[in-house]
Amino acid sequence: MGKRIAIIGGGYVGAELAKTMDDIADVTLIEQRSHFVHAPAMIRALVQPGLVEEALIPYDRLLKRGRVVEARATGVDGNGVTLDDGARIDADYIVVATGSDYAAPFKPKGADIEGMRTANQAAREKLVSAKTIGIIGAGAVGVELAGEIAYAMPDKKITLITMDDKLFAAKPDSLGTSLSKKLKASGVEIILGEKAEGLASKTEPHAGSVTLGDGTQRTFDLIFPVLGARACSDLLKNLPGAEVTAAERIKTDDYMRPSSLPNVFAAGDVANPGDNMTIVAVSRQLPWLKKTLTGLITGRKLADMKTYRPWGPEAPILLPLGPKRGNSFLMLFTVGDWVTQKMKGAHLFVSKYEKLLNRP
Ligand SMILES: Cc1cc2nc3c(=O)[nH]c(=O)nc-3n(C[C@H](O)[C@H](O)[C@H](O)COP(=O)(O)OP(=O)(O)OC[C@H]3O[C@@H](n4cnc5c(N)ncnc54)[C@H](O)[C@@H]3O)c2cc1C
Repeated sequence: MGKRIAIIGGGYVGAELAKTMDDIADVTLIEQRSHFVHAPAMIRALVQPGLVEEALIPYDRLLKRGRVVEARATGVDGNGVTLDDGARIDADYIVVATGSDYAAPFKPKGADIEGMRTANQAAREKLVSAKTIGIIGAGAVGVELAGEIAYAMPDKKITLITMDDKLFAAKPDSLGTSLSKKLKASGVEIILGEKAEGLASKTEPHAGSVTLGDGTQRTFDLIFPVLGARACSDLLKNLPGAEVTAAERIKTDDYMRPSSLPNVFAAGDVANPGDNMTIVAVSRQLPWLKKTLTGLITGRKLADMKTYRPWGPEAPILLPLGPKRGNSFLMLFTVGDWVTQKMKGAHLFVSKYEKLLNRP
């Protein structure tokens, strides 16, 4: 029998790691949903309804040797994983990749795949009948959402509100400035440096008002709260030595371990090794995880292997504003519409993840 690896969560970390390790180890992927959720496409799926079915990809063909167990993990220890029905998955190595939740309709907490379809449809119906849209939060999701709605539904009056003084402050000014110009040119009002208080919900799109710092009230037919992701870290919080950081993420050591258990690793949004919560960060963590787990399986010691080094401020980011426009930060430069469209805007990497999940 080969070494057993249990992976909890079949998102960007879990699905790809399971597939890459499938030839090398006895892999069990534990995932509560029947389908992979391709988050970047869930933004455009609001304005392009058919896209939701392309963004939700079944797991049934992912693994050739290993298995995908559709269940919720409720406990982790040094010997394996406990599932919600009490069953045990014993393992030599465990990777916790439970990711994060986001406001509806993007990745709502606790929603199964049917729940995600319903949330998408309900939000779309509200969007179609709304004339004024308030988007609260101008991170990548808020900015892309403003761009997608402005492109597909140019008659909507969109207002993007953020407490930050500029867009994407951690990147060179050229990125935020260029995105602002394009959004304004397509009719989006941008309010910077204002905290919107009084949101009726931080997780559901709704009609209502917010109050800005100077006391003015802004009322919208539809408000999208897009305030960032919350890590799904319940499984890790009570492990020995676990440290909870911002957005509920668990700090990991140099070998991506979230606790003093030597054979339990954590990666992706649930872990905080110093990376942002992005697929881009996952793409750096995956090769390291594969190499490290392969080393361990073949008898190497962790202390003899390379530690994980997170991205610094040079981490790339791709920000389409609809299928044709946008800006990206790549290899230390801000690039424009053409590169952003070719790299992400036109296709949103849908076929890449269909291929990962072995769909035709
Ligand atoms: C709308 C949106 C758009 C985004 N666009 C981009 C983008 O364009 N580029 C980019 O770099 N990043 C983007 N992100 C961020 C990106 O989606 C995350 O960084 C990424 O999903 C993290 O991958 P992960 O594998 O850690 O977790 P996830 O993708 O969240 O996957 C975690 C999986 O674990 C499962 N799970 C959780 N708890 C349990 C449990 N107890 N038992 C069993 N299964 C469990 C979940 O069902 C889920 O399938 C976007 C996020 C959102 C919300």
